[in-house]
Amino acid sequence: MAMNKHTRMSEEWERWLDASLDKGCRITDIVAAMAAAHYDAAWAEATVRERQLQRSRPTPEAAAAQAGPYRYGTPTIRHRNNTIVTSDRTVRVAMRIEQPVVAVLDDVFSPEECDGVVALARVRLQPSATLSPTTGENQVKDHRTSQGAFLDDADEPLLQRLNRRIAEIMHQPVAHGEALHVLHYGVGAEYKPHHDYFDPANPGFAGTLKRGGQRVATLIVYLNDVEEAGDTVFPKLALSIVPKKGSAVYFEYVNGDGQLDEASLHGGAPVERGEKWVATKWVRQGVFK
Ligand SMILES: O=C(O)CCC(=O)C(=O)O
Ligand SMILES: [Fe+2]
Repeated sequence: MAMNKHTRMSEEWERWLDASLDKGCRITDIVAAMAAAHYDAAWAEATVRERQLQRSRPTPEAAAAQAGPYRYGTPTIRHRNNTIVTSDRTVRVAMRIEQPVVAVLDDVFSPEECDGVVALARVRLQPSATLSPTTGENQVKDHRTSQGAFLDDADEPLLQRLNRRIAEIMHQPVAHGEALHVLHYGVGAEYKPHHDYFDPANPGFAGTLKRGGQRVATLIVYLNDVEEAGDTVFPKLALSIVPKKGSAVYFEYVNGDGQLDEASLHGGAPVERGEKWVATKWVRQGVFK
């Protein structure tokens, strides 16, 4: 005889659900655990998704602060000077925009440091995945036809040195940064225009937003000279940055009210000749866990 399936949740289960979502558990795993406890699977999935959506909605006060066009304040980066001095290297500002905040920086990594990062990444490359906005799962999609690797070895001296320098350039604590992420593009590979922040309207991002909050700024360091094309493009600014070994592009896109700057839309244009290597640092509002 078929057992009746539960379609109502006890307070205890509600607390368990919130704790699971806090931990960033995948919806499929949560639903599987509920089904094993005799919840109706379809009902469980709808309930979990609704709860996730509810939790991601801003409070009325936050929603009011976030309304309206993006309000530009003082940039986090000190890019109004010609140089940014760090503890081990002086970086030159080659170009700056105020709205949105974008800066092109020279001499961020030495040529040897670029080669060292490529060597660390080469053995770990995987086809690039992106987070699904709906389910929060990692997925490989054709809008990102590159290969990537997170360099998360905390004991590697080169990474320690570069992570500290990057934090000083970005004027952010080291602990707010995700691990350095390296991308490799062959001929024809590209990364279609996107925002680096997570759109809070997408329930699939709730899990990653728990890990230090929203992304607020990005530094993309070019690890080689690309023979032809492969620019970093900002379609809303009609701006295109040609990769140059050791140089970087910086941009920021979240202000103190939590507004998100849509003008930060950017992508990696297809490489036409040669190959392209970049190292990206994404920085969060809080400590990245
Ligand atoms: O390769 C590029 O120029 C863009 C990379 C990028 O958008 C990213 O790493 O977030
Ligand atoms: Fe990006």
